[in-house]
Amino acid sequence: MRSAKDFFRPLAVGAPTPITEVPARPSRVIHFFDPSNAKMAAKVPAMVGTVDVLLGNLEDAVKADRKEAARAGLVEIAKATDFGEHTQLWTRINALDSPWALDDLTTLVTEIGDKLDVVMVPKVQGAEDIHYVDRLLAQLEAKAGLTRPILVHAILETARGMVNVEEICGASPRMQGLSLGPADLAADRRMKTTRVGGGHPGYLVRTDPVDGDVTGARATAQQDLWHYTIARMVDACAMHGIYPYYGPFGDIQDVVACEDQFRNAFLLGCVGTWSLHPVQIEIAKRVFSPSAEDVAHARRVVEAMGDGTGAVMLDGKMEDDASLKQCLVIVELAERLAQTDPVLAELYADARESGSPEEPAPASASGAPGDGDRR
Ligand SMILES: CC(C)(COP(=O)(O)OP(=O)(O)OC[C@H]1O[C@@H](n2cnc3c(N)ncnc32)[C@H](O)[C@@H]1OP(=O)(O)O)[C@@H](O)C(=O)NCCC(=O)NCCSC(=O)C[C@](C)(O)C(=O)O
Ligand SMILES: [Mg+2]
Repeated sequence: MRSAKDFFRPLAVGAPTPITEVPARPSRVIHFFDPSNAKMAAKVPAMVGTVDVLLGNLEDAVKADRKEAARAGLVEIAKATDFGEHTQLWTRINALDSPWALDDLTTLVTEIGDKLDVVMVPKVQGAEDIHYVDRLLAQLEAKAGLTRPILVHAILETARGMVNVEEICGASPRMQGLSLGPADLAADRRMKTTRVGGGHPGYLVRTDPVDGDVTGARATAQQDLWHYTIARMVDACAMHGIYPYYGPFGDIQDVVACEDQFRNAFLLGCVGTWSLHPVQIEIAKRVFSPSAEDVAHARRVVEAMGDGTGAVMLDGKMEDDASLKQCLVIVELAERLAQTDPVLAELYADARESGSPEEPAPASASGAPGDGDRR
């Protein structure tokens, strides 16, 4: 383990100084494309500004005999495209034990390192994988004369990676975030779902029998297979000041379930997700931007709480120092998104809560019933 004093020193002579805080740039939607697929690649320049992140995927979903073409295609696209101020360029390299990972990093950092914001590393097993990438990136950055460090994003797709999630998050100042890799993780854990993310009809709870009649009709509710995993990821990321993301939703046609899965992740603390197909982009942007109503409510609580201490009643609910902090999460996210998204800026500027909320009263007074289930 490096000493705290060394942690923010470059790992190679001439490499840029590591950052102490991960930039809070919007990354609600990380859009995957295959740079070796001419049709997809041709669409990339027009997608700048419509997604927060464009990710050139080199790993799974790119055929083995197209790996080199994908790498070369990404270099070409990166050199030819102006990504503007608000769209980042990321890549997902091949797994560290594959025949391609070393060339992926060497080529990309030396050729387009100045355009690359984040390298996503798949199948990360522990801190040792991040340490390897960390040192190699520093050497390559020095060689390429880069002045800004490239950040690292790990995909959790093995049981060992999950068990080591905290040490992975804290392994380097380069760590930007984590995504869930539900397909590889399911296989590694020997889960019995063949879906890429999302729920399963067999994973449910059922109400008790009425009057002991076990054959009678009983309501069931499907549960979230990924709740435990995402919650663990969120805690590990929050502890280390980096960002958690959901990941892929493979049923492209089922936009409804996709939105549900994304929203569960958003509510649990994730800041974004992946889009595999253009149809998922708007879903991700909508879900990972707080609603105008939630922003309006959060602002009302902030205003009502004055200096931020004590307790008030608002619409029949108690608000205090802690609920104020919850509201600040929403307000700060909205303000950050509004800086880069003019549509959201307008939406949040005009944001109103539904109903006609009453003024705050001291906690001892009884509040009128408010607009119920929002929180
Ligand atoms: C699903 C597929 C095959 C359907 O591709 P399609 O061509 O059959 O779909 P389509 O509906 O017919 O496409 C309509 C149009 O959109 C285009 N298009 C389609 N997709 C994209 C895209 N992403 N970006 C830009 N354009 C896209 C496509 O080229 C076409 O263009 P056209 O109208 O000119 O003919 C295709 O969308 C695709 O390959 N997406 C990316 C898949 C991918 O990256 N998978 C890897 C991430 S998930 C993963 O790895 C798991 C994980 C984490 O490792 C783990 O859980 O373990
Ligand atoms: Mg995978």
